[in-house]
Amino acid sequence: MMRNVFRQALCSFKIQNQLRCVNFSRTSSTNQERKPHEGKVAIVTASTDGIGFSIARKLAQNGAHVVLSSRKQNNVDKAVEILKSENLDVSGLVCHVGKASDRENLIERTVKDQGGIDMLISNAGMNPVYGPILDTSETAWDKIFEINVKAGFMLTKAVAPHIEKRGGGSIVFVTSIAGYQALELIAAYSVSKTAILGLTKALAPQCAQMNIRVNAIAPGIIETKFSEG
Ligand SMILES: NC(=O)c1ccc[n+]([C@@H]2O[C@H](COP(=O)([O-])OP(=O)(O)OC[C@H]3O[C@@H](n4cnc5c(N)ncnc54)[C@H](O)[C@@H]3O)[C@@H](O)[C@H]2O)c1
Repeated sequence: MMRNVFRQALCSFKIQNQLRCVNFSRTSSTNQERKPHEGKVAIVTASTDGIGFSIARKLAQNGAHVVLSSRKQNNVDKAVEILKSENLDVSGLVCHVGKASDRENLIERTVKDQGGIDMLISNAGMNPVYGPILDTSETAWDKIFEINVKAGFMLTKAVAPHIEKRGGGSIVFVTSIAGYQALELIAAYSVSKTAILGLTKALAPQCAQMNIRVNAIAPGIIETKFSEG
């Protein structure tokens, strides 16, 4: 369903991605060369599957220690096992981004176990409803904004002082093409993704003073469980 919604939208609109994308794909030309993220610690939320898992893998291939996380321990364990079998330096923690205690644990445990944090990739996002925007219930609206917008902000608030302590780093939000052009049947989700664009711009000046870059990436349709809906 979700994938059809995206596909229809892609056919109908030519959307220009106005935000700069972070390039995770630099690779070393020799084994001796230092990898771009060597010595760095990255947290990626919702990273046991889909886009988050791919981002986690690429950051680890580029030399970072990556802390994988999502809601269920067995998913975290499986994802960590896969990336460890590729000789990548990863660990995992359960974190439902909507739970304050899980967010706090993710950050505090990472600082304790890995010595600090250099990067946050705020990837968790959800959409519980399909249909005309005026049919969206208050419960669904609150849930969408709690997970897609508020959780990313709360994680940023908690993680920024730790990144600053390391001399600076990077925060990346995962928004969507739907953030630029609301998709009719997933309009509340689309508005939450537009809010992330605003959040990225609002955070950037203050975080710049802490030597922290704040960017967002806006994927088009990517074949994942989420886009199958
Ligand atoms: N797939 C697409 O076409 C597409 C397009 C644009 C944007 N996005 C965005 O990309 C991000 C990732 O989507 P995906 O397609 O990779 O999804 P996915 O369903 O493949 O993976 C989502 C991951 O999020 C985890 N997750 C879900 N809710 C969570 C929560 N509350 N706390 C922690 N983890 C949670 C799941 O366990 C899973 O590991 C989302 O923010 C989504 O809005 C996806």
